[in-house]
Amino acid sequence: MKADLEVSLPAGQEDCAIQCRDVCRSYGKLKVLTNLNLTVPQGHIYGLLGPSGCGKTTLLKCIVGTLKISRGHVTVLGKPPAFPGHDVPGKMVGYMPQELALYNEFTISDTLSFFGRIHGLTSKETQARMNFLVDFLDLPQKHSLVRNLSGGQRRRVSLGAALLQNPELLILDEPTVGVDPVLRAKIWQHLVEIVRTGKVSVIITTHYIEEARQANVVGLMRNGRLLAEGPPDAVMKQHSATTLEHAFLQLCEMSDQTSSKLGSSPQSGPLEKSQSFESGRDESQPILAVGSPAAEELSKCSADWKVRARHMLPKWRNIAALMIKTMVRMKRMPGSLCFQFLLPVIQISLICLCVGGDPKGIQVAVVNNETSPSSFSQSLLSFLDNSSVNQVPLSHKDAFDGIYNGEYWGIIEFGKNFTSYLTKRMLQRQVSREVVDGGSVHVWLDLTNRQIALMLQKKLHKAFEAFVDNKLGSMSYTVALPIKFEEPIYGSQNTDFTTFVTPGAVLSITFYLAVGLTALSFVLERKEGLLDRCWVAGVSSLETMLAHLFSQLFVISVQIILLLLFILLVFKIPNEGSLVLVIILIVLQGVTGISFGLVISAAIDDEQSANQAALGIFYPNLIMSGIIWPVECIPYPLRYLSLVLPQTYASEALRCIMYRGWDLSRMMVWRGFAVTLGWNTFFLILATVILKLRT
Ligand SMILES: Nc1ncnc2c1ncn2[C@@H]1O[C@H](COP(=O)(O)OP(=O)(O)OP(=O)(O)O)[C@@H](O)[C@H]1O
Repeated sequence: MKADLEVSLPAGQEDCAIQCRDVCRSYGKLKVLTNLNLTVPQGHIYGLLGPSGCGKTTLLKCIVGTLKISRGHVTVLGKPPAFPGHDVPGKMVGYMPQELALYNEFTISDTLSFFGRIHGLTSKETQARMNFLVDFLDLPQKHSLVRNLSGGQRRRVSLGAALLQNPELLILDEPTVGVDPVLRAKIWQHLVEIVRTGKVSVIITTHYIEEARQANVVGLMRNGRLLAEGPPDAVMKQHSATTLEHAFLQLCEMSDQTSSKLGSSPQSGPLEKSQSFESGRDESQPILAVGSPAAEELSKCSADWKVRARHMLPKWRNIAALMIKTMVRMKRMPGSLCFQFLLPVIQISLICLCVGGDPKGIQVAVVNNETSPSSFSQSLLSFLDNSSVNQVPLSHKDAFDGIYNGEYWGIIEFGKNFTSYLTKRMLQRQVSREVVDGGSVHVWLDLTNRQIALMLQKKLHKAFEAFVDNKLGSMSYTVALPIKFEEPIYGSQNTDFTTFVTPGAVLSITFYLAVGLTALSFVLERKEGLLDRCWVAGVSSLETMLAHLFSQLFVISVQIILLLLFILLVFKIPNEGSLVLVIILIVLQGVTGISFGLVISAAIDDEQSANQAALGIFYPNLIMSGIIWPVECIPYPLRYLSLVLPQTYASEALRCIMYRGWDLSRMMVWRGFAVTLGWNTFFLILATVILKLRT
């Protein structure tokens, strides 16, 4: 059914729902829209037709403001899109993108409630509209999950979300694809009915050219330009065609002929004049055009600073709607939520269990040429830590054969006169080299594994110290090393490598989980058109970022509580300082991770590249931040780079708080906080700039 509305009257700008003048848009070198003029009169249905790839979706994105035009003017309901204080994007426009843009974990009811909240509808209003739309669009039960719906059903839910708030302007990108003919007719009938009031305008793209005969105006697009614009009957009459499809084919042939006469391809050639259906008109203008609005006219649309400021301030209603959305999604994915909570604990537990501990059960060959059970060698060996060192008594030859075969990590050998020579060393002032040699423990090590070799050296020294203290009594000072390690100033004699690694590991885990979750969720939401859809519904980028930050803070808080419980209570990592400072520093590192995730998602469009970016910086950052090995070991030029990384000073600050009990009055502590805050600010600004540049 075709609406019998008069469309051929020239429309003033105030009568136009949408006006595009000389609009150009390129993706890199690819020119997608070239000097395009289009006019959607108020209270009309405009059918935008054209082959796949001709630029329809790009044009709609420029109209809603999610894409910036390279040149020209666009006005939507009288003002440029995204004009401060103007509700476009916002509730005046109902946008159905091509990608459907629905949250799969939502039910139909969740979906419509979410958009209702963003548009400021009361729950009663949302409910009433929901009931109507479920009935009108023949949707399944309201509590059906979107991910369980068929393609056509999802498309109808997406259309329902666009119709929800009774907008003044409907922008629909292929709403009837995959919809059965009966429902398609019903949708068109509904569109015709709502424009009858004169207040609602619709621009709709469709591949079913013939259904566009029900539109009041059609625009035929090819290679980024409008070939013709006018009422469907007029277009067909002009080309003596019985169908719109034939008319369109003729227009395409004419367009190709003109291009070849001008000696260029249709894609890159000079502008062809668009066809008009009124005699005597300037053919360079489409039928409904009123000429380009003067630049000064558009510049009148500048809002005063108060309106701008109000427009820039985040709306708590939107933030709350987005946070509720995230909570609902979390609730629907309990497995994923548990994984997010438990993963850091699992990671830190693995680090505490597997990194930094002493090797156990190391096989060592013992060649003892003394036989007496009361000899010093037997006594010394009894002080060796048996849980770490497995002593295997062997002959000299078998011991060396074994170590060459990789069976033992070391050989400990005592000469047959060890006891007497050691006694001589203690009692006599001057002893021969033979006595010194015979009174020494001889050790051969396999140094291919440094950690094991170091442990064996340490255990032998300890065993010898214990032997000297216990067996030699007052003579002990004669064989003791002339170096005495007093009680440590900070830390304890038993401080192991795990203690060094843990604070940095906690920060690193918190940072990277936040990076991964933020980058992935934003990249996926953008890919599925959800970010654009929310933006067109009136949610600003700042509101999206804040809502994500607040929701993620909840996740980070639970992660940190579990992490601290495990490292302090289960693994007994000491904390001499303020627990509040410890928590604040870890939270701030989480926020830095979120901000960095935002940078990745602002700069990158697909999840594979986002994953690569996150993984690409993981190892360099971990290795260079002094988390697993001290910064002091890094060669100088690299060390300067290491010091500016987000976790280097922060790890040092956390170690200072936890092991030295320092507070913010110490430079090494406040420096960690300052660098973390600095990175936060930098990443947030960078993400905002990239987002602005890429629109
Ligand atoms: N993000 C992008 N980056 C680069 N090129 C793009 C991008 N989006 C679209 N294009 C290109 O721009 C051209 C127009 O695409 P657009 O999606 O606007 O076409 P369309 O007319 O809506 O097609 P369809 O009817 O198949 O949806 C195509 O050649 C497409 O490859």
